[in-house]
Amino acid sequence: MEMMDWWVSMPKVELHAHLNGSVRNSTLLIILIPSFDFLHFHLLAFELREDLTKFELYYRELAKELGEKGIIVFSEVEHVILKNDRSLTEVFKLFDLIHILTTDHATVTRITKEVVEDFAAENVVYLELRTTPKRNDSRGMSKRSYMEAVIEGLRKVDVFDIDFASTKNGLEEKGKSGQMIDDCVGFSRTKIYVRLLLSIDRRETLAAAMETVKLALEMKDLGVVGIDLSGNPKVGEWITFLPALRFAREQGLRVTLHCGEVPNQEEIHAMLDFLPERIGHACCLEEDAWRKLKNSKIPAQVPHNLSSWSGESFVVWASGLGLHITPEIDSCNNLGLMGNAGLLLSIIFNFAADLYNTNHPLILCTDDTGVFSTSLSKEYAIAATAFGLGKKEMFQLARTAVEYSFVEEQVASKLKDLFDLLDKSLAYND
Ligand SMILES: CNc1ncnc2c1ncn2[C@@H]1O[C@H](COP(=O)(O)O)[C@@H](O)[C@H]1O
Ligand SMILES: [Zn+2]
Repeated sequence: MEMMDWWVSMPKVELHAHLNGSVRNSTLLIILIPSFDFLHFHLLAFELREDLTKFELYYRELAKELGEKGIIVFSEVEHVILKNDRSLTEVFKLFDLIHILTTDHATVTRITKEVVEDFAAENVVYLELRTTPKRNDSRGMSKRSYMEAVIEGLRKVDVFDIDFASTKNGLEEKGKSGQMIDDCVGFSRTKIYVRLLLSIDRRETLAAAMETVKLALEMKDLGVVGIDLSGNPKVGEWITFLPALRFAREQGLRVTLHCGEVPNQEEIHAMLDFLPERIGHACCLEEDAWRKLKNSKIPAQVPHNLSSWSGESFVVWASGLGLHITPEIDSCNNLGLMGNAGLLLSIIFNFAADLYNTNHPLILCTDDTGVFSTSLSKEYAIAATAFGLGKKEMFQLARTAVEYSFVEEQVASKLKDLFDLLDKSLAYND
């Protein structure tokens, strides 16, 4: 039997994955072009995620078709698709495109099942999946029915054992054995624990955000553990949602924020003062905000994934850290990221190494496996190389992520036991 790479076989914990950002490219295509049935087979045979050129060509097809149907204006998105160093604005245009394809009940169910199975297949043992409940009158969809479709997707997971809700109520544990470990060959059968975060999109109103929080509260028994604030960081103001976030917290939900994805220092400070239980991105913090983050000990999800950096935010962030780089700005105002990959790696190394060396809670994550063509295993492999860490340290990083998760204590301790057991049996010590 061929040996699996250690970063694939190692048990991992994913705390920051957006449902619609993690959709398989092959699924988007099949939804778009149902008549291309032979493509299904063809696509499964190829690892599309490894192949940026194909990935972009397919998005182009997708946009063209939607353009012909009059749903979007093709010329407005064409240039977005044919690049692999998209700016933030462009990334969010791509999300709008994906949402057009995925936002009906059956598709939401399908992508949920597939995303969970994809993470389980690379040995993610705990997944905190986040998604924005969406109302879409033309499809008879309410925020609640959107979430019901998500839960239905969790119920449909059948390739792996899944536990997606507090078993206190004895309702939703699926799979007979619950067996995570095969004594002879390490763990051969994965059971994945899944919990949900409901996202508020920065485009929404306070009333819509409140509806999301109330829905989350009603769905606590179905595995909803917290609230996330995300969406295009250049749109809206976080303060709009503060009453909803406070309410969520008062009612016992955990709160995580996308913080510092663009250099808005005032917002970053206010967000850190709110003391969210975790933050994502944190890439544009100037010196005093950086100090505040370090003092706060708020766990940070680090976007070391090269493709998740937009040029503009990167330059500002780097100079905030006192690092001077000479960006190659192209006509679209984007940094020539690919050409600077080596430099980037070394700068990200400095950034993450500072958190790592000072024992600041640090979590590796994918954000959007589909949109950024990545996987958690790939992120671990990149991080190991960039930070110069071995298997043992990477194993510890995965294990400590359990502590920063929002899962109930009972499951957290089961997961820690699992890591301890595997640590002994699989020798992640070299
Ligand atoms: C790249 N960095 C990011 N920054 C901020 N928000 C992001 C994001 N990546 C994803 N999202 C948020 O997640 C939504 C897609 O999943 P759901 O429809 O919720 O399942 C996006 O529309 C955006 O609101
Ligand atoms: Zn995110």
